[in-house]
Amino acid sequence: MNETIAFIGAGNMARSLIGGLIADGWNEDALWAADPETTQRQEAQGRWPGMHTTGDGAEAVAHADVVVLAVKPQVLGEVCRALAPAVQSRRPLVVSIAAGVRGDDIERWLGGTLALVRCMPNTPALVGSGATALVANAHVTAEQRDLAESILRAVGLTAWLEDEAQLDAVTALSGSGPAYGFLLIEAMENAGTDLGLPRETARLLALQTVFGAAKLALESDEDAATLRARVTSRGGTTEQALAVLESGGLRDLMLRAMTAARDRSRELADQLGRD
Ligand SMILES: NC(=O)C1=CN([C@@H]2O[C@H](COP(=O)(O)OP(=O)(O)OC[C@H]3O[C@@H](n4cnc5c(N)ncnc54)[C@H](OP(=O)(O)O)[C@@H]3O)[C@@H](O)[C@H]2O)C=CC1
Ligand SMILES: O=C(O)[C@@H]1CCC=N1
Repeated sequence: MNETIAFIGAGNMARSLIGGLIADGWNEDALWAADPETTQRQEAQGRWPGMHTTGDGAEAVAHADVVVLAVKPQVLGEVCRALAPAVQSRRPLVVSIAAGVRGDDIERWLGGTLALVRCMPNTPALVGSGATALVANAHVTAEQRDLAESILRAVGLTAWLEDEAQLDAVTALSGSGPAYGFLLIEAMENAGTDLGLPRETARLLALQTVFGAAKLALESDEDAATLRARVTSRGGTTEQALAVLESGGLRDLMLRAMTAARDRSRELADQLGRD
């Protein structure tokens, strides 16, 4: 028997988590999704007929052991204020997946101190390959910590943080990171096509190569630099490609990209915290 989880917001990330939980064996009957958007509810209900959907967040909260806040950061304040009476009466574990919204602000909007876990998952959760960093506030019991971890571990890897401020960097790395991977795949596919390969062949080779590199690195005791060196024959082809990427500033570009994402997360926290 699973604990009942209410997702507030049934958008992209909530559906990735719901799909991953169900694929891992979580009971559909123990899942609620609240979203004012009929099409979002229909989409979720169509995929997982055994779960509960509602347009009324308070109805979902009334059944929940865990409430997952999965709306856009910009509307989270308003959504929390509307849910505060239901949350204060039920006192579930609250899990926020929102980027750049501080725990103190969420507690304030929800009407006072609560057990709150902030976390940053990512969309590969849908296929059980998510990566989530979590941080618990002082009101979270050991049992609730285990519960939050069991939910996120069902959809991939988990890592606890001691310092909430580190979630901004996590958002820049693994929260937004799948998009960097998809961009790399797109670029490799397009370049392969430009070099004369059929598009479908280029797509499959690009996908399997990125997947294979990540799988090999995950399963190896060696670091990425060592594995990279093993592909790079002296005087060979890889050396030429890597020289172009290094001289084009790929490492600095990644640092600048992730700094921009990290800074946006901080900016959201500052802006929304004044709400
Ligand atoms: N997408 C990702 O890869 C990741 C997202 N996140 C975080 O997850 C959260 C959701 O992002 P994402 O799934 O991408 O966004 P989406 O816009 O796809 O989903 C949010 C959903 O919440 C709905 N919503 C709006 N108001 C309410 C309300 N009052 N009650 C219930 N639902 C409501 C929205 O409806 P409508 O469209 O009508 O506004 C929408 O369907 C964000 O805070 C984001 O920072 C975290 C990690 C990764
Ligand atoms: O782009 C965003 O703001 C969200 C948070 C991390 C991934 N998507």
